[in-house]
Amino acid sequence: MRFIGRKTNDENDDRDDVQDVPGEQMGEVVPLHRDTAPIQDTNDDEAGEQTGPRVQDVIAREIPAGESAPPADFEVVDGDEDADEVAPVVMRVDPLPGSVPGLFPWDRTDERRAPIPLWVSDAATRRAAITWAGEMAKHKAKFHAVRTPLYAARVAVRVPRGGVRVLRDYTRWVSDAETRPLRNEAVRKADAVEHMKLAQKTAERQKARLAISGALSVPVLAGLAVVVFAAPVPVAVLLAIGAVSWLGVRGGTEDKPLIGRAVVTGKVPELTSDMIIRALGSLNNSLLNAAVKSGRGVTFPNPIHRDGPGWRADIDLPYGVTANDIMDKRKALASALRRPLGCVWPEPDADQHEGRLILWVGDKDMAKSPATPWPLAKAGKVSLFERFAFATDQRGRMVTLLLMFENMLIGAMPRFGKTFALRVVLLAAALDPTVEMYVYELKGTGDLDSLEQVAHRFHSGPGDDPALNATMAGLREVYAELETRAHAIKRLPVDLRKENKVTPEIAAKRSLGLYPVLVAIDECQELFSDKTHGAEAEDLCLGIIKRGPALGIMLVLATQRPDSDSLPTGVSANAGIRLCLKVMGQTENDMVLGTSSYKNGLRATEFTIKDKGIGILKGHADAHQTVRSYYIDGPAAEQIVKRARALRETAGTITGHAAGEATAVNTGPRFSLLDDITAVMAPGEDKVHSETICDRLEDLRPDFYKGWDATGLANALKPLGLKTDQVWATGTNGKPANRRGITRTDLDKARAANTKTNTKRDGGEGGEVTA
Ligand SMILES: Nc1ncnc2c1ncn2[C@@H]1O[C@H](COP(=O)(O)OP(=O)(O)OP(=O)(O)O)[C@@H](O)[C@H]1O
Repeated sequence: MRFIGRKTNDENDDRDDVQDVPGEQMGEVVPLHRDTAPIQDTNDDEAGEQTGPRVQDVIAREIPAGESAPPADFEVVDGDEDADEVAPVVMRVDPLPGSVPGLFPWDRTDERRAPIPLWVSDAATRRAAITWAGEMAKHKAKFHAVRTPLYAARVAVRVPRGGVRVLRDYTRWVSDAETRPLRNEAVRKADAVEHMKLAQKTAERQKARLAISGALSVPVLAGLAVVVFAAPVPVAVLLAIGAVSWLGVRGGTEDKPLIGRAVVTGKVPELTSDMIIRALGSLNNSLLNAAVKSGRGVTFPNPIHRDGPGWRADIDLPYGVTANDIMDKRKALASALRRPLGCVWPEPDADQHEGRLILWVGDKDMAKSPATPWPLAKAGKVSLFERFAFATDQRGRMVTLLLMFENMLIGAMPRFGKTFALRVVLLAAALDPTVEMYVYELKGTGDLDSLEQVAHRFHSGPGDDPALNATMAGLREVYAELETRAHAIKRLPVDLRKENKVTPEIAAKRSLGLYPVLVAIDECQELFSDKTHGAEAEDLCLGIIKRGPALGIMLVLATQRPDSDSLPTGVSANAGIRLCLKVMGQTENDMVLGTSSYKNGLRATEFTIKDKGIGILKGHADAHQTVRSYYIDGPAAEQIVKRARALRETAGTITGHAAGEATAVNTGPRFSLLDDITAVMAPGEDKVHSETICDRLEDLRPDFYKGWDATGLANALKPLGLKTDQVWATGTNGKPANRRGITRTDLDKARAANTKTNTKRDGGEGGEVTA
């Protein structure tokens, strides 16, 4: 029996050739493993890096009866008559060394290197360069200015010496002193002829040089006379300073320069491939060890280069070793590189394979690098529908957050920067005048007090009853808003609710009441661990965190006790964006960053005591990042809030606490707005204008309702599910008119709904407020 298969020479050795075989000639393609057809690839040695065993495929077919010869590039082999059907003829199907079969250049994932260096193209790096140049110039100017008296004293000492040296050099030149050694040599050798020749030459030179001196002395002396007697004083002074300085320099010594060095150049510690390979080899990973020992397996796809204030190395790890394996051993790696832990940042490359490691080694510990100012600190506005600057990464690059349609959880041990991080988020929200803000700070230290000026609801208190009550009231209000908003979206015309969620277009139409709402609770553990409110707070937050995002409501929680008692797992599990600053243990780490984060190398436990404001940020982009939140202290926050308030005043969005309702909400006995309205409506009165209600409410509780108008009333009633509408009723002037107001039917419905909701929670009453 005869079989045909491709010849195994190199020219016919790639897949394209296989496909050239006409269909009707192709028989069965039989992939055989090496143990079936142990053919050695003779080109293995030439294959460069590919030296390991290869799986060989085989193509073979029986020549059908009646078919004459096989194609020219097929080899005819004699099969074993006893063999089953096919005697395999082996051909190599591995790619030729250096070729990438089936991949056109445009299919490949080649990385294109930026033609313009980072310090030119990247604004942050450019700014850093400009700042550096400016500061360096300032330092040098100051350094030399302060030392001017010292330089003057040195000059005073050196000028006479300089004068003597100039005179000496001139005399040596005129007297042709440089040929004196030759003349002396001629004398020593008693070579009269040579001596005579040299002496004659010297005499000629001396004569010529004296003549030149005489000729030059006239313009020099004339110039001097002009400078002394006729030149403007500044010119004369400048020339004198120049001449004196020159003499001072001439009078100096080489080891003691006149002007000292303002900067002693610091050497940037280098990062080389040898250092990296040696460090990787010390991580106690058997695959790495074998690769390092054999000198193969760790490769660098790009040159190690400067990236921001540090070095970046892209590393292909040996087969089977992942970037996470290295991240797990960050401390050991830092030790092996002989760098502080805060300088060594290994991370995976999200665009590449699991074995690609990006190792960034900073010149300075991240905690010691100067804080970058928040780009929005001095100017600018925010739209929460777009990303805003939240932090910087190890390389000083800006890290942004898109908070809309998300919730955020911030967790850390006390004093590691939770509130500072939360403050950045809140200030950004404040700079979006459309956002209605509910801010609760349950530590009571006033860290977020600046936000009072813009917050619709605000309370700062040490986790006591008033603080918790205020927070619960806010949460209930926002929770009720979920229902209102869901209906509002449902009622929107089809063209406006294409995605059935709040869009920038919908949010901009304030009358729809679907503007963004942000609820922030700092030290939320106080609320969740409270016996009275904990369970309800969990229910409310769960509802808000799950249903809020699509409805334009965002919840941001910060806690210093991220454990299951103080942070319900349902709540933590549903937070999209997570920031974990330093925590003590794996449990807290995973509670903030998500299950198995610690196991996967995301370890906020490894931050040191210095790492204030530094944390692992997750959920804001494809890959997690180590970031430092922008540092905005109290006074800076005040300034930003002033700007935010001005923006809100222009937009007409100063409401609630910021509009002066604050004290009313926080203290005093409780009462209900809906009950008060019921009380001021006369028996049998079915419809009342808003102005009439406001007048009557003012009579009822002047301290609280004084100054309320129809718009304020509408805003206060909206969260309670009661909307004011056009009603035909008798006005304050006693004449019937069609104006904005409410009907008794709507009022009763709202009361019933609120009583039901609140009774279910804690027996509170509908529309409860405090005065
Ligand atoms: N981004 C930052 N850069 C530099 N230092 C920071 C940063 N964030 C916070 N810090 C420092 O950390 C200190 C503590 O910050 P912060 O008050 O936010 O901590 P906290 O975690 O909220 O503390 P607590 O749990 O007591 O409320 C601040 O006083 C500040 O000096």
